[in-house]
Amino acid sequence: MKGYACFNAGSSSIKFAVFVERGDALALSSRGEIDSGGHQHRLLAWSPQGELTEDRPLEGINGYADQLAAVIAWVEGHLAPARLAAIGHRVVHGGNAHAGPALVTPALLAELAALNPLAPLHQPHNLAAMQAMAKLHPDLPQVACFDTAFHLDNPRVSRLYALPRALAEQQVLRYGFHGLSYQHVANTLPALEPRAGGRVVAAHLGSGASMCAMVGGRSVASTMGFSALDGLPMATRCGSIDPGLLLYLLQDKRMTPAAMQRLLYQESGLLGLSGISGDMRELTASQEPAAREALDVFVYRIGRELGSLAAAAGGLDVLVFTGGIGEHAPEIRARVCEQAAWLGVRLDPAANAAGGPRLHAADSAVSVWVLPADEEAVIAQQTRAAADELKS
Ligand SMILES: Nc1ncnc2c1ncn2[C@@H]1O[C@H](COP(=O)(O)OP(=O)(O)O)[C@@H](O)[C@H]1O
Ligand SMILES: CC(=O)OP(=O)(O)O
Ligand SMILES: [Mg+2]
Repeated sequence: MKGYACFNAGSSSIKFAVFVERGDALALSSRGEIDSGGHQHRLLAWSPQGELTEDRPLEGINGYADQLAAVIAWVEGHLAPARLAAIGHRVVHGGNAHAGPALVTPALLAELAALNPLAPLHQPHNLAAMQAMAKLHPDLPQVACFDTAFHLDNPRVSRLYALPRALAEQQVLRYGFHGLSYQHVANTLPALEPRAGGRVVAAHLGSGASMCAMVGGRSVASTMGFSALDGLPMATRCGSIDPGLLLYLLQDKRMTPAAMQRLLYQESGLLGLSGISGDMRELTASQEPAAREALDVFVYRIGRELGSLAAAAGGLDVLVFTGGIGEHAPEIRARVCEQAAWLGVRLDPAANAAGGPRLHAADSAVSVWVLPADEEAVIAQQTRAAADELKS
């Protein structure tokens, strides 16, 4: 039986999953993550039914390479009776060259490393996982599955910045991210929602947060741009800000580029606004005025972007929430929907409190759903397809 290991290194977590081939289909065998909150790293794993099967403190973890080694050891110990056929990785930035998954080669690794500065919280980790697996299993195919691929055929007007044309020719364009998550929404929504092929806005609200407008199941616009800093405020990232502000910080405040990178990627967003935490669980539990204000800004920005994306899609038929916050924070969903009443959104409060998946009231003009994010399922599908193509 063929097994596929999937790695998803995000900004705040390493998630992983093992899928096995059952006839033509791929079945989840287990999924897990390294939880780095609290004082100690823990390795958590769940069965396909969602039962916790492992919750082990990890001793002596010093940095990302050690976390990765623990995940790899766990996956290798839990594959049987399946045999590893290929390994799939989420790669946040694929640049302009990759509209679909790609086999990992030394040349691809070099090409992707050149994009590290565009996604400093993600890309180096994604590449480290590929390099570690290549050392352990030099003969196994590895497949890079790109967040950017889903958005690559966005209309050109949506991709262009109003900068001198020469910069666009040097790949300074909007890319958009969280594409594996949006692909999963596009794959699963049609089974639930008759208007899935219409004008859909999906909000992936996790540590990194973005929104995507789709028409006919394809991305037409998204809130992230050249980098994963743009758009919504996130756990620790600022989201959209005035570029004039960056000039002011550089010139008048004499901020160094390294300090600015730290400010924008690691010290801003919900953490910067609240001064307490970037974690939504802590903020929704807090009565501190700064925590409440951080949530106010988060909800307000989602509402503004929803209007903008509905404009890009020509209207709104369906709104989807996904990602850690989208799935588990009913207060945020309710506030976003309240603010979107002008678009015809009406939430069913009981359904929202119960976690959906259908959230809209009977008289809502817009259908509203909550769907579990499953980037790993898309990685597994893309990895099997790319590995099969290699053999044929
Ligand atoms: N029960 C919950 N209530 C509110 N927020 C939650 C809950 N569970 C998880 N979250 C939030 O989800 C976010 C992490 O989302 P996730 O999609 O797992 O992150 P990543 O971007 O690292 O993949 C954190 O802000 C976390 O606080
Ligand atoms: C692109 C991005 O922000 O990813 P994540 O949400 O996993 O940090
Ligand atoms: Mg994520």
